[in-house]
Amino acid sequence: MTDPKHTVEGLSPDAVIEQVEQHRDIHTGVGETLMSMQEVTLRFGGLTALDSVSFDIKRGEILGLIGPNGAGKTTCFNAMTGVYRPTSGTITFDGTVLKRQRRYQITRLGIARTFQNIRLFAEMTALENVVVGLDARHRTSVPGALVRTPRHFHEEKSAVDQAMALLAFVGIADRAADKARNLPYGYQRRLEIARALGTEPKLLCLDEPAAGFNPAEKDELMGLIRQIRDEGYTVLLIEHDMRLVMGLTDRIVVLEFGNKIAEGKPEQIRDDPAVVAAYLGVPDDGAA
Ligand SMILES: Nc1ncnc2c1ncn2[C@@H]1O[C@H](COP(=O)(O)OP(=O)(O)OP(=O)(O)O)[C@@H](O)[C@H]1O
Repeated sequence: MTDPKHTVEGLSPDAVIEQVEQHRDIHTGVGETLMSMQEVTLRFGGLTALDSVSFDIKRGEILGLIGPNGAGKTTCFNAMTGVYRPTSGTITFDGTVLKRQRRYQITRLGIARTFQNIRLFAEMTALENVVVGLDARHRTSVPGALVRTPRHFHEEKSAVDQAMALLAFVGIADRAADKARNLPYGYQRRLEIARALGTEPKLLCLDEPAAGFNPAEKDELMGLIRQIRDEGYTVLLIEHDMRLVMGLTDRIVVLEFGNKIAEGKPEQIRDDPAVVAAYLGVPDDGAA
């Protein structure tokens, strides 16, 4: 069972997990395809950022998306989350072909992401940042909220409880009342993850979540991401740190200059000559 870093008064570790899990169908269809990229090409003017890229993300896995700078990793995220529309090719998520959905619609479909450069509401507290993410699911009408109907009170209270549970789950409940901008950098990264989890994603996309972390912080983050996977989430991870990627992911897709050059389990990727060459610029020179 999970061991949240900080418990909250009145909220046992089991209750934290219950809150984190409560609205989701977890562990359903593990191993089935959740998202499928089929020959996705994305051009910016004359530059081909993704060139006929195909791969699947399976339910319940941590998939690593790696490649040298400029390989197309973030563009891939952006195509999946509705920031850019592919020039050609198809992206299917949980049975829905992504076409002209707006970003909020993609969030409702069940895709959440964090950003390379942290994006939080700096003047809001940590708790408020998570509650805002939960709000999208609530059913109170605007008039209901204005006259503060019983349903509105109930939803407000359960949103706060669930946001606290999420903060406890990622290990930062002790700073729930602090403004986001006053949190240490590592806490801000965890807060982004809590906020993304608050949207109850079927797919959680993490863009370099360990950037700027020291080795001990990276180890803790690896533990958290494993825990997230073990709670039944599917995770897509962009990360440059090879130790973290190799130690954490179930499978890896490697991009180089917008092309997929390899796909497989970490041990296969580590020894793949094309991957070694992509990272070192020379073949077979001991990538590790
Ligand atoms: N909005 C844009 N307009 C023009 N070119 C872009 C845009 N976004 C990305 N690119 C280009 O597309 C290519 C792929 O960029 P992308 O950011 O996806 O790479 P990346 O693998 O995420 O790199 P990094 O590891 O450095 O973050 C790069 O050559 C980049 O300059």
